[in-house]
Amino acid sequence: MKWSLPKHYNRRIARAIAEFDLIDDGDRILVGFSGGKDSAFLVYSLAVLQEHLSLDFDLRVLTVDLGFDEEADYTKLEQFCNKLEVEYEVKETEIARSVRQANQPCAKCSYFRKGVMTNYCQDNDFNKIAFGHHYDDAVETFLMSILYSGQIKTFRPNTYLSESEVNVIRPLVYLREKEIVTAQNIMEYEAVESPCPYDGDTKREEIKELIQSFADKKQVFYNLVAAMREGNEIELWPEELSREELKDEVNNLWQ
Ligand SMILES: Nc1ncnc2c1ncn2[C@@H]1O[C@H](COP(=O)(O)OP(=O)(O)OP(=O)(O)O)[C@@H](O)[C@H]1O
Repeated sequence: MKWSLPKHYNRRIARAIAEFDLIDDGDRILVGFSGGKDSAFLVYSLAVLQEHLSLDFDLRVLTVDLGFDEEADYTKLEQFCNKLEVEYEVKETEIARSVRQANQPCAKCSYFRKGVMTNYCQDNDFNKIAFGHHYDDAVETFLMSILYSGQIKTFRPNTYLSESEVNVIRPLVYLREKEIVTAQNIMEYEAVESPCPYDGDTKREEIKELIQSFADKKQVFYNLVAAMREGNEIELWPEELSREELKDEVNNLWQ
C-alpha cells in the first residue's frame, strides 16, 4: 500500500492503542464511517496501521444509512475504502423516521446507530467497533456533561458493552480536531456533508466557542484533560441527603 501516516499521527494513535489496550491479535474490528472527516481519518489510519503494526487484526467499514436522504450516494465512501483495500458495506435503516418526533433526536439516533452496529457485530462475528471521536470531542463531552447534565463524565477510549459482548474503541482520542482537519490532504479524501437535518449540535458548538474564548485556551484545554482523568484529586461536597434525612438532621438541631 502506498499510503502512510506522518510520524506525529502514528505516535498519538499508537499511544492510545497501547495505553487503553485498544487492539489485540485476532480482533475483528468494525469501523463506523459516516463519510465525515473524523471517521474518514479513522478508516485511513487503521488501514495504514494494519500494514505496519505487529498486531494481526481484521477490518471492515460500515456506514449506517440513517434514512434521511432517499437519494444518498455512497460511491465516494466506497471508492475511498477500495483505494485503501478495506471491505466496505452500507446498512440501510429507518432510524430517521423513529427520531423525527423525538425530544432529543441526536441522542436517540446515536443510540439506534450503535444498536445497528452491535447487531451487525453479533451477526458477522466482530468483537470491536471503532468510532472516530477525538481529543476535542472527549473534552467537550466532559464539559457539556457538567454544564448541561450536572454529571462529571465523558466517554471512555475503550468501553466493553456486556450485553452485546463488544468493545467500543476510539483510537483517535489523542488527536486534536485541527490535526484531523489538516490530515485531509494526507488521505486525499474530501468529507461529504451530513444528510442529517439536526447536524451541527448547537450545545457542542457553544462549548467549543467557550473553550476558544479563553486567552490561554491551550492551557484551559489541557487542564480539562487533567480533570477528566481518574486518580486526579477530587474534592466534592458530600452526597445530598434525602428530604427525610435532612428534616431529621435539622429537627435535631432544635432539641
Ligand atoms: N452513519 C454512520 N454510520 C457509521 N458510523 C457512524 C455514522 N455516524 C457516525 N458514525 C461513527 O460515530 C462517530 C461519532 O459520530 P458523530 O456523529 O459524533 O460524528 P462526527 O464527530 O461528526 O464524525 P465524522 O466527522 O466522522 O462524521 C463517527 O466518528 C463515526 O465513527
